[in-house]
Amino acid sequence: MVLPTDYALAVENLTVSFDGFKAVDAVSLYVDKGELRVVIGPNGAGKTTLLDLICGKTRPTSGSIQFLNRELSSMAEQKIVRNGVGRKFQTPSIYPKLTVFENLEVSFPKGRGVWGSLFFSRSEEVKSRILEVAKEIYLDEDLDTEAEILSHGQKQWLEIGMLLIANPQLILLDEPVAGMSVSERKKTAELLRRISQGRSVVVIEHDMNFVREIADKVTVMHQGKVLAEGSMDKVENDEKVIEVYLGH
Ligand SMILES: Nc1ncnc2c1ncn2[C@@H]1O[C@H](COP(=O)(O)OP(=O)(O)OP(=O)(O)O)[C@@H](O)[C@H]1O
Repeated sequence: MVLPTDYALAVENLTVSFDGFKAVDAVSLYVDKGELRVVIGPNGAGKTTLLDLICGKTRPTSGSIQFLNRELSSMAEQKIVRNGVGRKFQTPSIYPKLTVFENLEVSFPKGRGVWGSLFFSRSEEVKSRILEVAKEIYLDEDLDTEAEILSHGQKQWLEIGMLLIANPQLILLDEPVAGMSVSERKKTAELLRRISQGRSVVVIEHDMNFVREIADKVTVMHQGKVLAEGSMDKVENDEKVIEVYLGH
């Protein structure tokens, strides 16, 4: 039996095996509300697969994933989204021909308003949420811009905004600053620090300077397992971590 936990996210003994190969192998991981956790590790360590398991894209072979004390491991992917988990993949999935406003609008969760509420107040609610999110992601002056002409970094922010619009309590991000300029990275660090307040954020990242800037705690994965965990200072001085990852 899985016991209730005080952690927002409690992953326990999680394993997925693909034709006998354990891409994630007995991983346990606990993330607090308000925490920004970064997962690092060499290629093929199982980082992306771990996020796929949490968001329901891949089903575990065994183990448990509790989020706010609800078991996610057997929940349908859409239901996991409705339970407050937002995932951003490496490649942006914005609608290029729609404007920034429209991209945020189509991401607003449907059917959340109370039945019988006036259509007017519903659309005002949507609009004010869009403006709030656009400001958070530095795109409030680009609301009428077609998404395809945004810079690479702005597209990544828009996609984060498309998650934020539903106010998820857990956000999963796969390499959010890949390909970004130095100034975009800095603004993304600020954005991620800000959005982790009051919710939980798990980020996969390779850029160690960026990890140092954003992480509350770092989990190092290697060959499907957790190799080390703790503050950035602790993991970067860990001999095992230096040997398999940082020393390369
Ligand atoms: N659906 C699948 N079927 C078979 N093998 C898979 C599947 N998904 C992932 N793998 C394997 O699992 C291992 C872990 O992959 P994963 O993408 O999770 O690593 P990663 O740590 O995210 O690496 P990277 O930093 O390169 O993105 C790899 O060896 C990969 O080939």
